[in-house]
Amino acid sequence: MIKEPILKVENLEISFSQYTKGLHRKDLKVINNLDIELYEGEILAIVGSSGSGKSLLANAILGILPDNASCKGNMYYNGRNLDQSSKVKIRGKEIVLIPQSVNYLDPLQQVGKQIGISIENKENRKKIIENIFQKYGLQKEVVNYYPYQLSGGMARKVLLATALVSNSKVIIADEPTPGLDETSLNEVLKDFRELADDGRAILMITHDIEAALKIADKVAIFYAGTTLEVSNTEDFDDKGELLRHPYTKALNQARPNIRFVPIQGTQPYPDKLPNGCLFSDRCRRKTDQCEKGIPEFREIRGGKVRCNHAT
Ligand SMILES: Nc1ncnc2c1ncn2[C@@H]1O[C@H](COP(=O)(O)OP(=O)(O)OP(=O)(O)O)[C@@H](O)[C@H]1O
Ligand code: NI
Repeated sequence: MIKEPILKVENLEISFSQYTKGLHRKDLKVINNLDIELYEGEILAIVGSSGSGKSLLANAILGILPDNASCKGNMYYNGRNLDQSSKVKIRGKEIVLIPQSVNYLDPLQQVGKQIGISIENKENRKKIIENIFQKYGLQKEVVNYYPYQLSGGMARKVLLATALVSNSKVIIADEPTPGLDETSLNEVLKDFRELADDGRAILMITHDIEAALKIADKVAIFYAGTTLEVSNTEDFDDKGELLRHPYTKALNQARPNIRFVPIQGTQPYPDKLPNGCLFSDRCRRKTDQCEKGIPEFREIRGGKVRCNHAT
């Protein structure tokens, strides 16, 4: 039997309509040709520099994009089409978000109440909150705090706790670890792995490739609003020879404990994308063919890549 993904995003496209001088409307396309597949029991890390489209993907899945955004492409949850009304129905229940910004906490509600909402088992609510507080080193009285009374690290832990106490099948964690001390960071990574081993599916968005490699099964590399590669975590070894895309290979070489060779150039802005392959203006392997259209997403060695030259 072929395993079906619990969550699948196909050919996602997101544009923002913006008003320019003289009230002309212009559409700025920020996400194009973006695909991911997430399976039960699996952690898929999404790695990419700032502005590559990681949070927009998370927000698109939950159906919480801003009003001036338009979204095309296909999304499936458990094989069924995920339209806006089903997103509203299942978010916070079957799919939960650990948001990137701590501003997502309700400023007018005590944190214990906010966490309690995600707990289905009402009788054990208090005990479940006590346990998770103990795990992350939060004092008992913090349940009565309002968000303004929390430090950055505490607020991060509260956001994590809210998602971890839920019974959701999919957890989307958008940069869940900044501001955490080393012990809590390791605790969170361990919890994510345990939840996945229990059958949940986790999309872990992060800048921290080392943290991702510790626990993820697969890594999706985002660049200028597209997916350049999906690789297996083991492919990120010292040599990186199993990696498929020139950008992923360069990212691997830039890791401090490999060689720390930085990558030349910068990711292009959405309004100044190169023709064809979005990495072509920085790629040493570029040929004329690379300027003729975005390369197809091909399967190689159990992973996927969007590059004409990858073998
Ligand atoms: N409301 C908006 N209006 C116009 N452009 C937007 C809007 N929100 C995001 N963008 C653009 O979309 C692109 C992707 O943004 P996104 O927030 O998904 O990046 P990210 O990968 O999550 O970055 P970071 O690592 O900094 O969180 C960026 O170029 C960003 O400027
Ligand atoms: Ni983001």
